[in-house]
Amino acid sequence: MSSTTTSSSSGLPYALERSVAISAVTRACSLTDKVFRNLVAADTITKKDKSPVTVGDYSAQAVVNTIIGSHFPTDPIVGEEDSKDLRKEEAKSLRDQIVQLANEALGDPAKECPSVQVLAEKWNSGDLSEEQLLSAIDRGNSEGGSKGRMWALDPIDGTKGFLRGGQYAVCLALIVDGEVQVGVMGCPNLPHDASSPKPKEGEFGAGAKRDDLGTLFITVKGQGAFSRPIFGSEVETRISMRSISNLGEASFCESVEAGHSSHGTNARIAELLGITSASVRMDSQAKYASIARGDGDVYLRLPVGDGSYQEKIWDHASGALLVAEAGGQVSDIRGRPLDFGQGRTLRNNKGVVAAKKEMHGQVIKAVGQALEEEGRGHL
Ligand SMILES: Nc1ncnc2c1ncn2[C@@H]1O[C@H](COP(=O)(O)O)[C@@H](OP(=O)(O)O)[C@H]1O
Ligand SMILES: [Mg+2]
Ligand SMILES: [Mg+2]
Ligand SMILES: [Mg+2]
Repeated sequence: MSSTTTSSSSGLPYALERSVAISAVTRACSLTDKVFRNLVAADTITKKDKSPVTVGDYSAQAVVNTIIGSHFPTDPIVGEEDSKDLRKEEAKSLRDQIVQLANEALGDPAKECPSVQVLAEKWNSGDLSEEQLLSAIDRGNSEGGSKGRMWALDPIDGTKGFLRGGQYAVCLALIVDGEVQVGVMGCPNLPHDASSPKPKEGEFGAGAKRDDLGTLFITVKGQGAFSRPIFGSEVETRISMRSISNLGEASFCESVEAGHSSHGTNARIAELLGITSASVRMDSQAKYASIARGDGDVYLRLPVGDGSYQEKIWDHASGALLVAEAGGQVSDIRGRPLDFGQGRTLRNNKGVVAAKKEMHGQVIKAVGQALEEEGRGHL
C-alpha cells in the first residue's frame, strides 16, 4: 500500500486525517462521558486476560471505526477490542446498549469541519444495525506491521481508571510505515488548564459536573503539539514541555495500577535523580498529555516482574508523538525508540521512559542503575 499523505484546504500534510481523527475522537468522548456518569456493574465484562471492558469501550470503538472506515476505507485499524464476547447470548443487553449509544453518537448533529462533512452522511443517519456496529468493532482486527498506513485505536485507555472514577483517554493515531504521523487523544476528565486541580476520583457524583474538564490533544509529526477543549471552543493552543534547569526540580508521572508499572523501581529512579516531589499517579495516556503540557516532567513505565509483558501499540502511539512534538524524547527503558512497526505490540521494546530531550539520557542512566540494583539488569 502506498504511504501517501492526504492534504486538504490547509495544505499541510495529513490535514484530512487530522480533521477526521478529531471528529471521531470527539464523538467517542461524548459517548464515553455519558457512560462514565451512568455506568453500572452489569455494563462491564471481564476479558480472557482478566482485564475489564465496558459498554463504553465497545461503543467508542464502533463509533471511531465507523468514521475512519467511511473516510479511509482501505486503511487497516489496529483496535484493542473485538466483538467475540459481545456475540454471546448472555451479552444481549450489552449489545442493545451499544446500538443505542453508538447511533446516538454518530447521529449527533454536531458540526464537522467541511472536509469531514463530505462523507458524514454515510454514517450520520444514526440507524446502523447491530451487525453493522459489531462488524465496525471488528474492523479493528488488523495485525499491524511495518508497511503502509494503519490506525491504532484505544477506545478507552485506562479502563480501570474509568471504572474507579479517575482519568481515562480515547486515543487514536495514524501510523505510516511504522512511524506515528498523527495523534489525537481525548481526556474527558482532564482540566483544560494544567494549573486547575484535577478532579479527585469519585468527585463526579450528582451535580459535580465541572465545565472546565475535557481536553483534546492533537499532534501531527513535524507540526507541533496542541490542545483545546473537547466540547465547546475549537481554538487550539500550542503546548510544550516545561523548562527546568535540572532533574531535581522534576516531578514524574506513573500508572495508578502497580501491576502496569513498577512503583518501587520508579521510586528508586526518582531518588537517584534527586527528585523529591511525590510522583503523580494517573491512569491512561493522560500521563503523556500531562508532561507534554508541562504539568509534570517525566513519565516512567518500568516493567513489572520478569518483564515478559509486551506493551500494546494503541497504549502509546498518540501519546508518544504528542510528547515528541512538545520537545520530549520517548523511548523504552534502554533508550531504544518505540518501534510501532512490529505488529499489535511493541515487541522490540520494554517499558517506556519519556522526558525532555535534553534530560532523557540522564533518566535512562538512572533506569539502568535501578534495574541493575534489583538484579533485573538483563531486561
Ligand atoms: N502488565 C502490564 N504492564 C503494562 N501495561 C499493562 C499491563 N497489563 C495491562 N496493561 C495496559 O495498561 C493500560 C493502562 O495503562 P495505565 O496503567 O497507564 O492506565 C491498559 O490499557 P486499557 O485500560 O486500555 O486496557 C492495558 O493495555
Ligand atoms: Mg483494556
Ligand atoms: Mg489502553
Ligand atoms: Mg483500552
